[in-house]
Parts: sequence; structure tokens; C-alpha cells
Amino acid sequence: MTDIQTRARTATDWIRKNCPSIPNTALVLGSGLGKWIDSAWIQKSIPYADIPGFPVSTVEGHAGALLVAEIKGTPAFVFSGRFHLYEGYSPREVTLPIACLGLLGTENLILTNAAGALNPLFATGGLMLLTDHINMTGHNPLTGPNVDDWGPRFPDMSQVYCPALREQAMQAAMNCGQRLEQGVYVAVAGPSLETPAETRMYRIMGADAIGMSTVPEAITAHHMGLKILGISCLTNKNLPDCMAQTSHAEILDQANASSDALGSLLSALIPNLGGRHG
Ligand SMILES: O=P(O)(O)O[C@@H]1C[C@H](O)[C@@H](CO)O1
Ligand code: HPA
Repeated sequence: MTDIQTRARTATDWIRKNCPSIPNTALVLGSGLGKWIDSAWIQKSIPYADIPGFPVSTVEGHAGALLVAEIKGTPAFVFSGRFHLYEGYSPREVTLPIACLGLLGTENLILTNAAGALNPLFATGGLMLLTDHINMTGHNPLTGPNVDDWGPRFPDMSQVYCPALREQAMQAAMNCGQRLEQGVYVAVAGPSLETPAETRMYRIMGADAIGMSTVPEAITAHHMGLKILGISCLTNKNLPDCMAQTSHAEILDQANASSDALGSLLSALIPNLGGRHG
């Protein structure tokens, strides 16, 4: 067994023992995107440091806790805080919580993030549903010996973001009277933000939004057969010809400001997601 398999199994066994039930849906919260969760919905908050084998969050805006929650009455695991490559974690470590979800049998995974808008038509503060992604991190969490029990050596990637979930998300947005853009997310390793020349290149490649997460998680989740939905909160415009300076603090402020819109969408969507259990 590889080191990451051992860590994932240890963490999974611990979660099974310490959580009342295993929900069918899990949510990963991007930077600054947690404030919409009503504290009354949280049954248990487990610091990552308590879960054996888990890394710890080192980035501002990421609480670093697994919330056992009921979102409008629907059980969900909420990962409040994620791990990024730029923190120095390996691609496998970054996606360890996702591997745990695969082992636990969670069916639906919603990945959220704060991202810069590359599409000039997309507004700051808007939400974008991921239709696809481009992996420009230079890493892949499936590098190394394949864990055959988790998924195939060469997973097909023709449809990573589940069309049925996307349709449900579009419907939920319509019901809430919200605009929901759709587009391609490009992931970079960070932590430096992009130069204008890089931004121009990513736009020419076909990306609509850019960030430093989500793609490694989506690859691991897809490898293990989870249904994935991705939602970006567009925290800043990233346009080469009128590029404004930006900072992590501004990104966090805007994510906080948009968190309620994300919350309305997720609260409308999550109770309607079907599943095997939970
Ligand atoms: O975890 P996410 O993707 O929301 O974090 C965002 C993107 C970068 O990691 C960082 C840049 O400020 O915040
Ligand atoms: N670039 C990279 N990552 C980001 C950005 C951005 O403009 N905004 C939020 N995360």
C-alpha cells in the first residue's frame, strides 16, 4: 500500500467512527466562501488537525475544518478549507480529502473556488458553473503507481463535470433569480498571480476563469467515480489589456461579499440532489 493510501484509509476509518452518518453530498468551500452557512445547520465541526493523516490548512480564508452539516435539512459534509499546491503539499496530499470521500462512498461533490474572470463579459461578483477545465498546474494527483481499487490508470476525461448536476444547478439558479455563467476554469499552481502576457495566453487557450485549486480535486474525484459540480465565484477581473493590481485580501473581500449569492444557490440545489444514501 502506498503512503497516501494508508493515510486516506486511516482518515476514512476515523471519519466513519466519528461521524453519525455518511452524507451523499460533499462540498468544498473556496477561499472566503463559508459565511452563508447557518451555524444551526452544523452538527459537528472537526478540525483537520483531529483527523489522522489529514494535512492542515495554512491559507487565510480557509478555516480548516470538516463540518458535518444539514443544509436545509439535507445532510452534507462541508470541507471548510482546502489544500493547495502552493502550500507545498504534493498533488496526492492536496486531494486526500477527496480520496476519503471516494472511499466513504459519497456520490455528489460540489467544488467551489474564488477565481479571476478571464472572460471580459463576466462580472466581478458573479458565479460561474464549470463546464470543463484546463490543467496548467504542471502536476497531476494520479502521478505515481495507480491505485487500481480507486480507479483506472488512464481515466477518461471527456466529461468531468456532471451534465445532470449542471442542469440542476442552472435550474436552481433560475429558481433563485440568479445569473449563473458557464465556462472553462484553468488551474495554475500559483501562488504568484498572472502577468498580463500569461492572462492573454490563458484566454486564447479558451479559459473563462482562472484559479489555483479545484482541478486536482476534480481529477481525483472523477478517477474515483464521484459526480462533480464546480462553481467559481468571480472575485476579480483578470484582463490583459486593463489589468488592475489585485491581492489575496481583495480576493477574500470579494469572495465574502459574494458568499450569500453562492449560499442561495447551494441551499436551493443541495436538497434536490438525489443519491444512494444520506
Ligand atoms: O481555494 P480557492 O481556489 O478558492 O483559493 C483562491 C485561489 C487561490 O488559491 C487564492 C488566491 O487568492 O485564493
Ligand atoms: N488568478 C489566480 N487565482 C485567483 C485569481 C486570479 O486572478 N482570483 C482568485 N484566485
